[in-house]
Amino acid sequence: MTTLAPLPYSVHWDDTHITLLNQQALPSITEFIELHSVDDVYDSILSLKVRGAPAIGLTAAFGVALGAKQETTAELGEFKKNVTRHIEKLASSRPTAVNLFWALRRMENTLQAAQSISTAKEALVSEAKAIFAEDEEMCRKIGEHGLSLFKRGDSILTHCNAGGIATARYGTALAPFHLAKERDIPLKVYACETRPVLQGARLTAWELMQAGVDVTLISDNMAAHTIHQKRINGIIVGADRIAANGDTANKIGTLGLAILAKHFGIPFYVAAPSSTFDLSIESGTSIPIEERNEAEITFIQGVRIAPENVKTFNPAFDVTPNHLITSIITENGIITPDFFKNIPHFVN
Ligand SMILES: CSC[C@H]1O[C@H](OP(=O)(O)O)[C@H](O)[C@@H]1O
Repeated sequence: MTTLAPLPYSVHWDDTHITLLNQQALPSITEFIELHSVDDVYDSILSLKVRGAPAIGLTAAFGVALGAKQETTAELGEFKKNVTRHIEKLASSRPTAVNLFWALRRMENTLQAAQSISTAKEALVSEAKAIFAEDEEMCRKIGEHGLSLFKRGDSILTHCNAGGIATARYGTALAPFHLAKERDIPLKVYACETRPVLQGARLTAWELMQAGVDVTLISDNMAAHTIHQKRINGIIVGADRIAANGDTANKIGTLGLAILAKHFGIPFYVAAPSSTFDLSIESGTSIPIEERNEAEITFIQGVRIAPENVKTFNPAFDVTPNHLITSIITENGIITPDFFKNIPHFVN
């Protein structure tokens, strides 16, 4: 098995608390914070101190385990009710990334299967650790499959941050680049800054430079010109929720890049683990799109950049229709159209 260059971890279970890389402080400050309660976990997800679909699910799972460990009741029924309340609280943090609900459902199932409080507490910690380990392995495999789509010297454009800090490790859309670096395969990455929260500028540029990957930062409005001038060979992005027909919700701005890919005749890849698929919905029209605080648009790092009381619209995601997607890279292989028919063969 190939071992990748050491990457920063986003979340770590420390038995009495959770240690989190504060992604809101990057790139200027590399800060690890301790979460000591379910409320701390909820706040860290809502405020994007931890973000990225898989990382949100992992952190919520550890949050449930932490909340369970802190329960003092001796009555199993009351214990289960209290922990279910923790699960419901964490489920209300952000609506779009299905990985959150996938992880919480596994924790609820583990909770309900427990026959005693002590075994429940142990089982919940074990389940959260298992979810973490599975995500790490899924992302490594996504890197392997994704890398098979690129050739030496390719220039690939990406959006937002679907990297190691958005997952247990390695990332999804960025996993192929970490693997390519490990194998001395020269690839160039063009990272869109990704307004308004700037995950591309603050996180992807930081993560890839840390790993020694050739990365060039552009502003979002430079994408079309860059694709043309720099002869971009393809686009790869992560995902927050993929419907049964392959329609994909991802960071706002992704749809525009998919349209550009079609216009310029280059492939548009989505990279995501099985935990990002929501087969309960037929198409992207059913994916809830999170709308976030207006301050994310009217301020940059505390500096006002728009008039007071200006009207704003701040959707955190958009949905790319399946016909604009060349293929979906999963840990089980590369899914090609017809997605509705093919997805069930790759997603357990
Ligand atoms: C592997 S991360 C997937 C996905 O999550 C990010 O959203 P956010 O930063 O708001 O949590 C972005 O859409 C990534 O592509």
